[in-house]
Amino acid sequence: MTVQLKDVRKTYGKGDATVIALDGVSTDFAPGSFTAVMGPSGSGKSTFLQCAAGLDRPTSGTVTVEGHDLGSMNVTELTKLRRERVGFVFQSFNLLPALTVEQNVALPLRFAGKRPDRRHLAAVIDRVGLTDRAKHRPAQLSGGQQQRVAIARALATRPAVLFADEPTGALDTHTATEVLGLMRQAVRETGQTVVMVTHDPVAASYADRVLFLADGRIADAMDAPTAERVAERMTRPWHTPMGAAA
Ligand SMILES: Nc1ncnc2c1ncn2[C@@H]1O[C@H](COP(=O)(O)OP(=O)(O)OP(=O)(O)O)[C@@H](O)[C@H]1O
Repeated sequence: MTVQLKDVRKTYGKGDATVIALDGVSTDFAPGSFTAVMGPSGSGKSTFLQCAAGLDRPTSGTVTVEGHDLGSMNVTELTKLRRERVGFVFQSFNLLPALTVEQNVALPLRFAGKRPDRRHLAAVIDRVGLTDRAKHRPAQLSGGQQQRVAIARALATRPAVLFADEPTGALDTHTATEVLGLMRQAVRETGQTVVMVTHDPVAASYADRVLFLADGRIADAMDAPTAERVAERMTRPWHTPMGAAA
């Protein structure tokens, strides 16, 4: 398994003010799988992603990435694993404005202490269709183009898993389709694992499986989702039979 979560709990605050963001989540993500994570606002989606990606530590439970238990790693080991095996894409792109497309894409390789190989960089930029924009800066690009740069940057180190938090949240429908197609392609062509938080049933339909979170638990799961079935599931209550978790 690329990523495994076992009984992951995450609480914030203390005493009466305690908020249970994740309430015992267990699931795994197979190599080359594309999973969408959905659920109402406050259900724990971002916390789930942060814990699964090693950006945040669970209060209890274990997270493993490619068999490595994140909880037993020190900060240096965790940083190395995140840099080399994990990619991130955020709703707000998070590109560095002073750097060109090419320099932004090369950044994770530089952080990982690797000399960016020109041909590899060119191939990654080509893959997201931005060869003619390689010398441009983010402000000279459309939102969709900026998100494509962010995807190229996330894939530059050839990570085992790509985590995306609302990657199409700031994009129009057409541009969102392009970005989702690129993530699908990463799964199909290079066997990368994608885990994507989204509110959009159409975006979720690009995944092989949807996990539905409610009150910090996996309340339901759906294989081979269609936008219609996902939208329909979102309108029903989350009181599902025991054992419905993925
Ligand atoms: N740093 C924090 N301190 C205290 N409570 C927090 C913190 N981060 C999240 N929470 C709480 O944990 C719960 C889950 O939050 P989370 O952001 O994971 O939900 P979400 O499903 O991603 O929501 P949204 O769809 O609105 O982004 C919420 O009740 C939230 O208020």
